[in-house]
Amino acid sequence: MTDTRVLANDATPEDAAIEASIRPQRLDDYLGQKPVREQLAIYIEAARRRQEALDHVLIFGPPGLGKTTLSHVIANELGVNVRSTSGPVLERAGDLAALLTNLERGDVLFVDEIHRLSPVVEEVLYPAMEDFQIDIMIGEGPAARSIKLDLPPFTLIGATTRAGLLTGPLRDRFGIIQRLEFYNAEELLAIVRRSARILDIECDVEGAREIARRARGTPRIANRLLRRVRDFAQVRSGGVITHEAASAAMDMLRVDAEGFDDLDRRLLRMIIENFDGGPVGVESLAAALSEDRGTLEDVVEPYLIQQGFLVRTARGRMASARAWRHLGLQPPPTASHATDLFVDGQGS
Ligand SMILES: Nc1ncnc2c1ncn2[C@@H]1O[C@H](COP(=O)(O)OP(=O)(O)OP(=O)(O)O)[C@@H](O)[C@H]1O
Ligand SMILES: [Mg+2]
Repeated sequence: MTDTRVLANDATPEDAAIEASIRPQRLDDYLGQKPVREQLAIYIEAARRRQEALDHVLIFGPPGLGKTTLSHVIANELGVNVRSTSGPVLERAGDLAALLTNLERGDVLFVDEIHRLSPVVEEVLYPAMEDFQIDIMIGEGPAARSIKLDLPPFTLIGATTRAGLLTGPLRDRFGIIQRLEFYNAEELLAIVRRSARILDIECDVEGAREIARRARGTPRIANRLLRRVRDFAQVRSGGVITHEAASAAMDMLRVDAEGFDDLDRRLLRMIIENFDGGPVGVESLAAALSEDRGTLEDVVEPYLIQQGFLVRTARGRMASARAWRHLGLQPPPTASHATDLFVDGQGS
């Protein structure tokens, strides 16, 4: 089960409660993601000056990087209401129509997990996004007729961890497409310090830095580690999160110096020990680990790939030389070679 992992990317109920209090509200508090912030600041300002609805925005990236947060920040900066829903919740065309017809001019409609919209709902969305119109069916049988309804101009913000699963026509209707990247250590440090301040947690810079370093590039994980480390510091080191307290706490949580947990290490070890370092297909890997393929692809692999420990090739996954060394093993000559040839960021 991945949801018991301290490094699980998805939100636990505890996260959700805490996140509400520390979630940034304005662009200035939204740390990191500089290119995204800079571009959006301009688009938002332009839309405000023209008194128009902002173009539709698609935000994608791994869980916990700030998609939901950013959507609300955009609405706040525009000074409009935001209505939230998600792909799997919108079952029937009427569900979406009801939401759309209740929007006010310039409002944001936030659709989380937009890759999971059903085809019938998606059909309603096309004319709504393009022409601010929907077709509604009135009546049934031979007497049924469709009427066109005008909508106020609005902004659809879609969020997804799987941009690849969006249909072409839907994707094409977004004027602004932003990809969130993993945060670097400095950005996460700023996030940890901000959260510590808000939650009134005593944390020195080196303690915060250590948490940031092991947070898998993910604000949600940084915030969760901060709370777990605080518990530890309270019991073991007089309540202050120092470097030693943070290191000891995260060692105890089995989050290693690279920020990897058991599942990460199991995955790398599996490729190396059972598949000679790869390449191995993701299905075989998932089966061997008794993990869900989607979890591996969405949650586990992206960070390992970004950090250069895992390589995605046309023939499957390979452990890089770094992965061998991280596990205390001597890499074969081919492993480093593969890294040079195939490292391609997140891959496809
Ligand atoms: N840029 C940021 N600056 C500061 N804190 C952030 C930032 N992005 C995210 N966070 C923190 O991380 C938490 C998780 O972010 P959020 O819920 O927006 O992620 P998400 O991408 O929507 O995740 P999911 O894919 O699971 O829906 C937020 O509550 C917020 O506290
Ligand atoms: Mg979200």
